Amino acid sequence: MSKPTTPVPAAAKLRELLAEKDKVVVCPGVYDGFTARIALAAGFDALYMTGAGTTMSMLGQADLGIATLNDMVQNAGMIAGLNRKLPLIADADTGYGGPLMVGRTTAQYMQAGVAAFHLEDQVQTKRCGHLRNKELVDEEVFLSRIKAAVNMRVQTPGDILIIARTDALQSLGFEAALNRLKKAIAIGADIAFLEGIANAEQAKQACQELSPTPVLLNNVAGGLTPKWTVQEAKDLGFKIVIYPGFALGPVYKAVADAAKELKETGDLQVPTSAGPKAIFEICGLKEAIEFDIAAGGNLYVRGV
Ligand SMILES: C[C@](O)(C(=O)O)[C@H](CC(=O)O)C(=O)O
Repeated sequence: MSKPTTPVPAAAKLRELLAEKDKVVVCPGVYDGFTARIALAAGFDALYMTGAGTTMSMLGQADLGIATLNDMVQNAGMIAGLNRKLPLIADADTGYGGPLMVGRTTAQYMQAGVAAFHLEDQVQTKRCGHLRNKELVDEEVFLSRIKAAVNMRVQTPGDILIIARTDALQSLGFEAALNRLKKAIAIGADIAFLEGIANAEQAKQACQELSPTPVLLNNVAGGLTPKWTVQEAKDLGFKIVIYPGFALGPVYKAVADAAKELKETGDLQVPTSAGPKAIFEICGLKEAIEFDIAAGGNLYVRGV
């Protein structure tokens, strides 16, 4: 029997990418197997699992702290499993409880093969970071979330990068928000995420003051942060850019247009590129057939 190859763990790959000088890790936001497969086929270096997208696609609910650890880790594990070599950065909201729950979240995300996850300082009844009137937990509570993640990482086989996210900019101001991130880094967070950055000055200053810790930019279309290209984000000093709305916006428009067309005309123009076989191919049809045949199966030898 030939020796099985050991897959490069996704967290190690992410550490490598972050160590590359001049590299910006661009992460399209995906929320289910199909959007993940589409992004994977395009050849990105990493993916981002959006909590907003997960809450909407799995539960049909808005991003208001409704998804639980079980929902999130189930989705993250499925997406991470589509390509174990490619880093998945996943939203973990508030960590879903006190230190014990944050520890469980950390261990479960690690076991699911997630490369990095973010923990924030909103109250558990949180909301999307680009909505108004967010409530925060005290700094000690935030830091205990980060510390719980750091401690659990030490106890658990494998690796994961810990992203400290603060939502304090809106209510406490720039200095206080940055201080929260600095303290989180001092106790072991690997990456900083300042939510809702309002302008280029804040972006530059945050990246400079937090350096050498990599800073993540949350590029939410129509959100509180100006829209910057990847090159602009790089010039400002960011190392990672996530696009939570990468699939949500286009899917919303395309499906709403199709719904309108079918309802109003009683017909639907389906492009041939979107027939069943073409769509299944995005989701591994050829590889599945090859796998079946290699194992001696005869279901697909005459084609599909
Ligand atoms: C990054 C984020 O946590 C997400 O769930 O993707 C959201 C994005 C959004 O709601 O559009 C956020 O709070 O910024």
